[in-house]
Amino acid sequence: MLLDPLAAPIGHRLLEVRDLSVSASGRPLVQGISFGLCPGERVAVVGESGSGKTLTVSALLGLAPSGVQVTGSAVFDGTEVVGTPESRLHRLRGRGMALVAQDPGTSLSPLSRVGRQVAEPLRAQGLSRRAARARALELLAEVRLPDPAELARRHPARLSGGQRQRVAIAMALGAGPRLLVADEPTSALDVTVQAGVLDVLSRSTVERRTALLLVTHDLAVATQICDRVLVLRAGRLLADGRPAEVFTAAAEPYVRALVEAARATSLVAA
Ligand SMILES: Nc1ncnc2c1ncn2[C@@H]1O[C@H](COP(=O)(O)OP(=O)(O)OP(=O)(O)O)[C@@H](O)[C@H]1O
Repeated sequence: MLLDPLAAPIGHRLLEVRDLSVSASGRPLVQGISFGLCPGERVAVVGESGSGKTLTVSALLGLAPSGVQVTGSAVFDGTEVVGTPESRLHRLRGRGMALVAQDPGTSLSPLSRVGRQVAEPLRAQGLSRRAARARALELLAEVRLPDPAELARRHPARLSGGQRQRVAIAMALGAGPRLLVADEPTSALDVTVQAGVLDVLSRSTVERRTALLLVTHDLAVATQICDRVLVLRAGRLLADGRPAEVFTAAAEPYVRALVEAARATSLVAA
């Protein structure tokens, strides 16, 4: 477990989710999910398509789509997210919790140069123009982008998908969040660049002791990167434990089916 005993007194939870439910027009989509997350902890959220992974993480970020109702509680670092107005949540995001979305296009503007986009939130934190620019180049190097100074001058359209996602990770990390939520951060990318981006995400969060909530279809990734895994089925939390324990031969049929599907996919890929 990647917990820092000094930073995290026993029992201290960075995020405490209790009885979180999401519904649309009275139809339950996520039902009564409860779990906690400690500082620096790395938790994967897995489950078949439509099981409620995205709705769960967006609800606890206060980013649930309009038209759905969220009930229950998600307390981040002492602040209740559910029912809290956007104006207050805005302050929680960035330095508190940051999101790396599936498609980096949603976090990057096509109109502005990469370096400027990474530097902008740093300026908002009070860094001078020169310091923000220097820090932006450091961040681009941290996510292992080659020649950060040259790349910073480009517009996002002149980057590959993998490079764009690395920039989105650099932007999310720049604010120094205590929790990074990544929703299928590599599913829009070519298979050959997925591992590199996940490696960057994993290493950067370990080095900074940033907690990670990672939505993934890939059970191997969940096992390699995370301390814990939450399994969702039809909007309910079915299992919560260490990957090795959750994905055992003795797992209940739904989890076994997920494991078998993952094995079949890796055989096809191999
Ligand atoms: N805005 C919405 N309004 C109504 N129903 C929704 C909305 N968003 C999602 N749903 C439904 O809620 C359920 C859970 O969706 P969610 O996107 O959380 O699944 P998921 O596990 O992330 O799936 P995937 O792996 O395919 O991304 C699905 O049945 C979906 O159709």
